Amino acid sequence: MTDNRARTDSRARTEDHRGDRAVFSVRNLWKVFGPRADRVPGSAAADLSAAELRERTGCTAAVRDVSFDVRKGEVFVVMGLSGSGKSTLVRCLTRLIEPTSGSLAIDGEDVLAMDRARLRELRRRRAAMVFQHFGLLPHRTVLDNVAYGLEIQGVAKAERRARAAEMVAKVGLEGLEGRRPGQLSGGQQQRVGLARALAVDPEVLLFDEPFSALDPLIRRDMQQEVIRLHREEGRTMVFITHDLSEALRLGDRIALMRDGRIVQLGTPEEIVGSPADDYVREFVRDVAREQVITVRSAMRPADIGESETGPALAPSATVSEAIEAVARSGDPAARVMSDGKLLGVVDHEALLGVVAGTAEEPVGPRDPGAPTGRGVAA
Ligand SMILES: Nc1ncnc2c1ncn2[C@@H]1O[C@H](COP(=O)(O)OP(=O)(O)OP(=O)(O)O)[C@@H](O)[C@H]1O
Repeated sequence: MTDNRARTDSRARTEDHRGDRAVFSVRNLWKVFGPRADRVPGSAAADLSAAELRERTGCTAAVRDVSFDVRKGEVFVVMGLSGSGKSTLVRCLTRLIEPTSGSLAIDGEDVLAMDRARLRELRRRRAAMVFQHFGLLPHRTVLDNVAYGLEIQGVAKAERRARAAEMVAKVGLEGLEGRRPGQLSGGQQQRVGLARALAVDPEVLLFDEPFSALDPLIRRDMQQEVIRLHREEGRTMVFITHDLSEALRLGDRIALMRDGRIVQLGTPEEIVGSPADDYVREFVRDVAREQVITVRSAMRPADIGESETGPALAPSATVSEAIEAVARSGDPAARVMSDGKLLGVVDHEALLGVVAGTAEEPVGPRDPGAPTGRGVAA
């Protein structure tokens, strides 16, 4: 529950701050591995299944014709099963892997046209990566590990240590500055990795399955940490995971990948409430819908007399929160309010309909007019 609220708040903040400006703009991006890879995009072979393509050409299309924007201030999750192309896609964003074709821009600047110096700057300052294996330097202290990125940038020692100390405190490692990575738990090491990425104050943080090596409780802790940091800073984040619950907990929007394609791009609510196809439906089958669907989607217009009573909820409140509020107050319905205005009501029937998965109209897009669905740019 606490989790959920944190996520909802984080989203509300994101909506306030992002202004829909794209940080990364990706259009028709392909990454094909194998011989004469550049011949695959746009050819007849491009439509073959992964197995057929491999058989006929010896190539693997890890990313196939993918288009999307990462909006300023959002947590953009790339989710999919192992081998679906998540890591390749995110590595293409800073050309750690060179895309085969397509276009790619950061803040309107063409990433594919960048020279080596500009690329280095992109990776060091503008889009910092936090890896699953934390890549810490074993002989350096926590503080020096965190300061490392600043050291590479040539920041003077006193300044980088001061900034590193600030980041160490920010990720909750105060008091451990003098330890070496080997003297820390996995979760603490991951926090050091996170602090190091934050220290360079990048516009975007890219996370490549950062928590998958951690045990479930520590993983939960780290997810909370990311949510907290995001809430405090509103920094744009791209987060790779193969774990649906992690994606739903963290993501403002989720791109669900399968065989190199984005099969659906939408809010957690859209993905759970209106899966684009049977694959997505199967993927989200076991999700507790009431923890994802908001009252904005479940509400109906108020009848006469309903505007006066019942607990008031924000449109971003989850159905699960509404159930709790209605149970506590004893009213037949909750009111959905925004800026003192009544938007609608959610009654028992609607709330139970969501839980049972029988709600009539699943979920409309959160911002009307925003495109969702198959590989669509946002
Ligand atoms: N250097 C490479 N050469 C050839 N094929 C590759 C290479 N890197 C990745 N692939 C293939 O591209 C596809 C996508 O791989 P990728 O690592 O991006 O998937 P992923 O979704 O991140 O998987 P995981 O969750 O297991 O990390 C896979 O079929 C993989 O085998």
